[in-house]
Amino acid sequence: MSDIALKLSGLDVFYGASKILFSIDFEVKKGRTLALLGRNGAGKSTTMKAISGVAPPRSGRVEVHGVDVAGRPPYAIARHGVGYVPEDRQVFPAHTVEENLEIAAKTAEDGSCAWTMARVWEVFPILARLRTRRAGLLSGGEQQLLTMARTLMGNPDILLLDEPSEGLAPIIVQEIGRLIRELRQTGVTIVLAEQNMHFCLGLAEDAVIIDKGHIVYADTIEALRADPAVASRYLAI
Ligand SMILES: Nc1ncnc2c1ncn2[C@@H]1O[C@H](COP(=O)(O)OP(=O)(O)OP(=O)(O)O)[C@@H](O)[C@H]1O
Repeated sequence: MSDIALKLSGLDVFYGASKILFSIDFEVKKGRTLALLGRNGAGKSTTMKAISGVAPPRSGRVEVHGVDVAGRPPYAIARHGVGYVPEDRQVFPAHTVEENLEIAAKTAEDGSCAWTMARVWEVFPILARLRTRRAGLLSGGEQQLLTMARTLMGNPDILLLDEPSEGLAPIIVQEIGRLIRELRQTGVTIVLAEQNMHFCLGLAEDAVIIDKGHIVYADTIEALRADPAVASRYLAI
């Protein structure tokens, strides 16, 4: 069996008449973390939306464990094992933390259930303390943690994290870094969209850079770190 968890090929995405993504190609090996880097407006979120089905591509393939899911609705892609944590932190504000997690619980494709409520309380101690609080009353950082935990309750084997640290206090950014390191130990495959390459060092093994809707670089993140000319050309650092 192939060791590729996710493979995008020739992906074109439009919003109305505007072409946003141009023949996107990259792949992520099973159990690895890939940083999808690029400046503001480069197309990171659109790529994540195209994979998760929220912004269906006009053409191209999104292969999840060898099966092309391009154009399928988001719930079907989620059922295929893809967990998507959007940039805008979607929680059910009137429900408690605990209820938000209950609503999202689902066993994995293979019937296994690594993520249970008990596991979430263990791995997310901040949420454990807030379990009876309504989600709408949480801070932005706490909502981000809840959105991540809720997605994990679906037991995905590919996790898409769209700028999870954006706009958050340094202490929560640190906590998110710790969580991603912990998640990697579970063998989940991760795509981490980020503007900030430094946040991804020590978290991701591989890196691709998107610029104006085109993939302009693909290598290991260490190779990218060793090439400051590429980083300064395409990233805001
Ligand atoms: N719903 C939409 N309708 C039209 N254009 C859009 C829409 N959403 C995004 N765009 C445009 O698509 C391009 C890519 O946006 P995208 O959100 O994918 O970038 P990004 O790399 O995630 O940036 P950011 O870090 O700011 O979120 C931008 O030019 C943006 O203005």
